[in-house]
Amino acid sequence: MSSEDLKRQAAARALEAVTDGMRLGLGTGSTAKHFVELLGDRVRGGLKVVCVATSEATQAQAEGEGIPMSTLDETPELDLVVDGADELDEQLRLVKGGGGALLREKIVASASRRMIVIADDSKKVATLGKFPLPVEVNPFGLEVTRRQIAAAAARCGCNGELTLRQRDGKTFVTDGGHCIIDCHFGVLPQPEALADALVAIPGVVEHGLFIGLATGVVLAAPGGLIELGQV
Ligand SMILES: O=C(CO)[C@H](O)[C@H](O)COP(=O)(O)O
Repeated sequence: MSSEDLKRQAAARALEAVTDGMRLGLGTGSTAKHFVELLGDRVRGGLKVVCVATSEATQAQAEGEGIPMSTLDETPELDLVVDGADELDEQLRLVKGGGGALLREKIVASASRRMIVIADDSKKVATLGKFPLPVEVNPFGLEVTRRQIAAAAARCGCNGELTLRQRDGKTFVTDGGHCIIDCHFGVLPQPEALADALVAIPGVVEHGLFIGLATGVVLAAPGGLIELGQV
């Protein structure tokens, strides 16, 4: 079975948690894309939902599917967000932002009563940190912020290269107009302490550690689905 098949299976399981009248957050990335496609089928079949997207890309996809869309200003309380992740551990702590949408993803998740993460089982790790931690930063004073991130991370036992994300030979710019520094720490011994240290840095807009947000996880493995938490 291909990795896309696995992602689609996880998305289909998460769709079972969606009921008529729900206010939904729609995640970003290749796994969330499957969920939006499947949701589109259900909406065309009569399901009534209203959705908020976590990125311009997801907004465009959902509109193309004919899914009724709203904004967090119009719909500030959501029932459920379904999103992917770059890494997750047994405690449902996540690393997100590989697709660069971490800020909106976290704002939407924080507005939602539940968050179901969908992924193939390669995303489950014993210790977070193999995937470089994305940190969204203001473009002003980048070098100062980079040094402050390195110092704060070192105090939390994290050392490694910090790289400014590039795309097509240019600095990657998020939907919010910010940059992303990818932190190659290898392992995050104290994710909570690191999260607290990063948000205290003025130039840091948000970081990719999602702690205490995911309520359930659907992992698709070749042998079947694995569920963590409440799905
Ligand atoms: O955090 C994200 C985007 O900012 C994505 O959820 C994450 O990168 C997972 O993507 P994919 O499902 O393509 O592996």
